[in-house]
Amino acid sequence: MLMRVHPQNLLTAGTDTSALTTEWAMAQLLTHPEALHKAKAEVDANVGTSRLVEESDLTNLPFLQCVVKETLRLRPVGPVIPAHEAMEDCHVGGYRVRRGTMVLVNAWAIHRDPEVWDVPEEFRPERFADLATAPVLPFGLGRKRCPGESLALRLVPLALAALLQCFEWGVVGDVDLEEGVGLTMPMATPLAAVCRPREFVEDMLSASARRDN
Ligand code: HEM
Repeated sequence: MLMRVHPQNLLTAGTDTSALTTEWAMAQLLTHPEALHKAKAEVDANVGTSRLVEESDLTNLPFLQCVVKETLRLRPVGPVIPAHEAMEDCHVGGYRVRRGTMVLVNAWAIHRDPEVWDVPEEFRPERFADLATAPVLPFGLGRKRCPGESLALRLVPLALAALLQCFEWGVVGDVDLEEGVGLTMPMATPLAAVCRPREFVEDMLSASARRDN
């Protein structure tokens, strides 16, 4: 496959989206202590504290992956998939779409459809535990689907796992989960959290510095 994508496009399309999804995931966890505790316990049990979490650990962190999927459902950073043009006459969901029509897909609304999701407004990572496929499209669909999807589905859980593994987290005051406005959907009030490195982190960093010297 020939890919002609400008490196700058990859950077802009890949950085904000992944960083905002990680921020939303942390905000959701910090407002759902039981999920935070469960995700952290999973990282501790499967990775431990003698080394930093790695990409190969992700398969052993199913709950953490559910946290990311539920974050992408509830807080898709591309709430409205960028406009596409119908290349030919077609029918979508019973509607006739003429060639040349500009099509916008409201992923945000699809992800909260009460006919599909039980209590759609609630953050419940467990709902993804038994779902092989789910009617979500945080990365779009079809030919124009996000080419960075599989990278993002490694990057975001790995960053999240490292944040949970290495730090104790807390919040000052309330976390505002209001959605802001932007090309990619930010938090209206950026997440303000406090973190303290866990004891093992210093030992791990000095051991790794010794190895490098
Ligand atoms: C959580 C992270 C991410 C989300 C939610 C996301 C979501 C999306 C969405 C919804 C689209 C539009 C798809 C469409 O038009 O149908 C898109 C396009 C795109 N994404 Fe991502 N993305 C993410 C991460 C990344 C990463 C890590 C990269 C690359 C390093 C990337 C590169 C791109 C590019 C180049 C396009 C434009 C493709 C085109 O116009 O043909 N994305 N992304």
